[in-house]
Amino acid sequence: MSGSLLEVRDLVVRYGPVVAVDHVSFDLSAGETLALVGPSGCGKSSTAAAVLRLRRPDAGEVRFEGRELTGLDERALRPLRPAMQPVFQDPYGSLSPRRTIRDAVAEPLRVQGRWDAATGPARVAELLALVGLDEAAHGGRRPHELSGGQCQRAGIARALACEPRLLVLDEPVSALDPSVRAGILNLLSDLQERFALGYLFICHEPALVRHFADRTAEMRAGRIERIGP
Ligand SMILES: Nc1ncnc2c1ncn2[C@@H]1O[C@H](COP(=O)(O)OP(=O)(O)OP(=O)(O)O)[C@@H](O)[C@H]1O
Repeated sequence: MSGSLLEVRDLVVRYGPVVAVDHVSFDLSAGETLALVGPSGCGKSSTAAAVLRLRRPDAGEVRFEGRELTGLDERALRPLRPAMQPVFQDPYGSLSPRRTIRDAVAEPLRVQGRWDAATGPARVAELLALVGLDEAAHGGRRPHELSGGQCQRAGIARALACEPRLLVLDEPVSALDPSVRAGILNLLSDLQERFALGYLFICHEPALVRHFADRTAEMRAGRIERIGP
């Protein structure tokens, strides 16, 4: 077995006649950030969706911790899903508007049967603290009662509740005010170091990821043209 967290080989995603992802291959190690950069429509989000199996690829392989995912059905995928978590661009869109932040962070624990009435609330407070939110001040708020940056932090806390090994970050700071972007990127760096998380970081602005990524894959018209530091 190889030491890679994620191995993607010859991935193809088609929408009818449109080939959105055209034989894309890359590896990602634990604790590493690979940025996937390229212009709008080049196939970044389709690659992310196929890696997370939100969409079944038309061809190719996705191997996560040595296990081939593309052949698995939904039932076989279910126990593996918590380990691969998405973080999306729109922080408000990824959390239920009616649910408090503490409920949003508790939900994955409940769904995975890891909720314990005695220790659950303290675990939620710990997860919120990990992303710089205070349970007493923020836990009872709903997403619209938080700033964009705070809301993105809450979304990251919810992802961490799943104890992931891979985060697929699809433009995670692009919707945020430039003044709060650095804070989120610093948070992501700290969390990566602490938990050895692998990051597939999708971004259309190469300048944004230059200092953040270990390696960058440049994508154009469905293909990776260059991959390197
Ligand atoms: N559901 C869909 N049906 C048909 N075509 C689609 C669909 N989703 C994406 N496409 C097409 O696939 C190609 C790749 O789109 P994708 O969203 O993966 O690119 P992207 O690089 O993530 O773009 P952006 O940065 O704008 O999100 C584009 O030509 C797009 O129009």
